[in-house]
Amino acid sequence: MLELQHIAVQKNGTPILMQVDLRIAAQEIHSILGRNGTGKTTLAYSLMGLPDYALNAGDILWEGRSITNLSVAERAKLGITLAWQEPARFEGLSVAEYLHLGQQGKKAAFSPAQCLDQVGLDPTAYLARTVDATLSGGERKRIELAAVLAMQPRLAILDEPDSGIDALSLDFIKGVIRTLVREGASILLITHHEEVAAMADRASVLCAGRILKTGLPEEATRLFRNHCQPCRHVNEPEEELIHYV
Ligand SMILES: Nc1ncnc2c1ncn2[C@@H]1O[C@H](COP(=O)(O)OP(=O)(O)OP(=O)(O)O)[C@@H](O)[C@H]1O
Repeated sequence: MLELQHIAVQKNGTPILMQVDLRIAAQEIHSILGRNGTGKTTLAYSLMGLPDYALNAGDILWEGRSITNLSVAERAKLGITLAWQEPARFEGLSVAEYLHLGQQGKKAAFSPAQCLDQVGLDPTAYLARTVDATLSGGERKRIELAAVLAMQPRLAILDEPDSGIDALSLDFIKGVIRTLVREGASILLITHHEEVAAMADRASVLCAGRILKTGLPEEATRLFRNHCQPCRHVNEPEEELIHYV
């Protein structure tokens, strides 16, 4: 479905991602583990095609065809969706309007009310609310995830969908991820929660913009726990780990 071939991204001349190779199959959940500043969000933005995150090298293939030069809108048309950290761009819309936005021209599987239900927000209380600062951080995160569900993506890039979400509500996040997969989506899941990462079919560990390992989630988590978390040289991968993949 998706293949990253040796991609590299630089910012102000500094390499942020280096020789990243990644394959995500149809309906696969692939989680990305990495300490702060390893390049996870950069990977997400490059994949979505944000203009400031163009590749310096490598290629992104979607169903075997290069999408490296496609715009965000063109990638969105293919079914690639990014859950933005903050739905700031939609300030002022009602939650109902915001959830409808991604459904235009589509035969949607879930209504906006059903999407809110799935993230644990009561539609009668939230559909008429405005997307603005009166929503709490956790509510905004959930509404963002509801918007991803409403869009029926083929690839959902979820950048820390669980940040700022309390432990009880994590079940809603996990439920939405399962629903997305059941409806046919593949998921790139960036998370710091081991419990959420464990849902993945495969996981990759990122350090200083390189993939140290891709494997089963328990293998990747073990490497992350044993080598990355205690590492004193944050974002300086040990030479032997670089060849661990
Ligand atoms: N526009 C930019 N200019 C310069 N450096 C940048 C820019 N964007 C990102 N970086 C740097 O690239 C590195 C990777 O950033 P990124 O946001 O991708 O990390 P991350 O793994 O998502 O981190 P976190 O877990 O903290 O969200 C960081 O060192 C960051 O400071």
